[in-house]
Amino acid sequence: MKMVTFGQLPAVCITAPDGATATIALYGAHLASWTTADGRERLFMSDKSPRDGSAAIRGGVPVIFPQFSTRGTGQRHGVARLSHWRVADSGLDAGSAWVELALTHEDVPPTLAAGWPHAFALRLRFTLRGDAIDMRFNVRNTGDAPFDFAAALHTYYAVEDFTRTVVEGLPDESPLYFGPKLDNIYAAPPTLALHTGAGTLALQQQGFTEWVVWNPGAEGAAALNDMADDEWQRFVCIEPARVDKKELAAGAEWTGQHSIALTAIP
Ligand SMILES: O=P(O)(O)OC[C@H]1O[C@@H](O)[C@H](O)[C@@H](O)[C@@H]1O
Repeated sequence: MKMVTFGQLPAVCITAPDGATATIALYGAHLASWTTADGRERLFMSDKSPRDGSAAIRGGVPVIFPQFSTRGTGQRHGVARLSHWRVADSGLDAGSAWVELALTHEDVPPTLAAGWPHAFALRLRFTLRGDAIDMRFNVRNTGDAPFDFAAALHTYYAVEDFTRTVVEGLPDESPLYFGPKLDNIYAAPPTLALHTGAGTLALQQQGFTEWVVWNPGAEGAAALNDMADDEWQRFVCIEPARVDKKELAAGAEWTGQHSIALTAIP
């Protein structure tokens, strides 16, 4: 593991034995880049994304916790993507490289923490193994009362050819092609296939309950000040999610896993 920067933000970079890399900004424990062994970037990052901690990063994998979108009275998509995490541990062996980041309620800026005043500990471990990356997200209730939370790993996939990008495996909508604005929530089959024009990715989740599929379309992108007008055709978001808040008892923990594996190159 080495310390690098993402814009003005401190970040860590891990490199797997096969040459695959992952760069994670400590701000948000935000996976900003994942390159497979062939050197190809697999995630989208907006050219206009903030990279200074003034606002959430637009692209990569924002960590959504403890609220999904505006489904609640708290911070939109939660506080985890707006807080500075710490590196807890890292490792390297013959087949994989990993790093784990941590955040507790004490790390959350007070103005954000006020909206959701609960004691928690988050751990997010990124593991590179072959042409795959695993994300293991663990939430622990460290307080003495139950709380409700939602979570998602809001993955922005880079796509080579937007009109030919297709997702297979979603209930009632398989195959799913992209075009106008899309913002759908699906009950989660554990595995999907995403064809991006630059390969096929197998997306897997465990512990979450839904897949959220989002692309803002031309009008939506024009309304976002951290996305260039034409960038909507460069990505699709497919997010393992626990959209509705569910209870976590005092002392209990929950784990959600997301794995992305490159299964075919054109
Ligand atoms: O602009 P934000 O806060 O990063 O959210 C982006 C999108 O995130 C998706 O997860 C939501 O389903 C969309 O409704 C939302 O627009």
